[in-house]
Amino acid sequence: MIILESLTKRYGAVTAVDDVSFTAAPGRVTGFLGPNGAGKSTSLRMVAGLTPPTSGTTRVLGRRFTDLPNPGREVGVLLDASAQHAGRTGREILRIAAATMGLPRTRVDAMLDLVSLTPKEADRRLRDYSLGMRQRLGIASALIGDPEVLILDEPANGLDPAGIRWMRDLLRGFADQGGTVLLSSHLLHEIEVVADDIVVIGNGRIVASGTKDELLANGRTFVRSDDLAALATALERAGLEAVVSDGAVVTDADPATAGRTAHAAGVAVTELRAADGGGLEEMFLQLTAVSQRDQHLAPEGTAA
Ligand SMILES: Nc1ncnc2c1ncn2[C@@H]1O[C@H](COP(=O)(O)OP(=O)(O)OP(=O)(O)O)[C@@H](O)[C@H]1O
Repeated sequence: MIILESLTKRYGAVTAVDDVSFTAAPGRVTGFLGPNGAGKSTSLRMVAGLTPPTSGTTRVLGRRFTDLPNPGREVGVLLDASAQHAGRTGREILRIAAATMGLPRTRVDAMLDLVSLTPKEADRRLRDYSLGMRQRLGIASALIGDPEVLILDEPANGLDPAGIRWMRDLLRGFADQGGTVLLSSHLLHEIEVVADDIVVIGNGRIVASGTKDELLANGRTFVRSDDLAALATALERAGLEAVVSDGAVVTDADPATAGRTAHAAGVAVTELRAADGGGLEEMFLQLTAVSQRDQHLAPEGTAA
């Protein structure tokens, strides 16, 4: 369990994280979603005890991170896959982590195997690793202490499609065994496919949170017909909303009601399905557009 309570971080005039509160529960993957510069990394760094908050508190497994007696055995953290000594080999990095946590050396080989780094790759220096290999090593470091909680900042960065699938399966398996996973991403799809719960952050503030199903369900239906005008009229006469766009009608009715209404009015339907992503995608696109516009147009140091 990870708890963030009214967490705030200011850097001079910039409020990077603004009164952020949420909980990441055991047995679930919590996706922390936001555009670049939204405050994800700063929040996760505060949770992991690397950045002191201006105000607010965080708890991991009931304690402040810095009060955990052997943090690596309880919490696996991957914040910056390159933040390791570049001259050390992957194997050395894992051996040092194992020794620090009082783990047997056999754990190193087990982790290399788990993240599919070959013995040859494990003996290369970190400076010669690709970003994807660094991420795999970072995951190995995070998991080596067999923790209950995982905190990962953009773990899919640099991974190829097979690597992304592997990562998803790994996180799913970890949560299914009762672990708590908190991962950040600036990509909606990445969060959508793996997360059970989603927290959306924009300009340092939480703008939405809930289960994935709650956030993605919008109760709207997408209907196509050769006669869109007749379809829209039939829906409106039944007291339903009907917005014509892109050669289809989107209505606030569920698919069964929309289909029955069209049928009763004698309108042939050529496609009928729940409307996609809806609210969350729309909101996220707006957030992304706003943050990109701010980056380009806002004078330095001004907050949106
Ligand atoms: N050490 C710092 N000093 C000053 N400002 C900072 C510092 N760290 C972060 N910020 C600012 O805080 C805001 C949030 O940054 P943060 O890195 O947490 O965002 P993010 O959501 O992780 O973005 P990204 O997806 O690009 O990694 C940004 O405006 C950033 O410029």
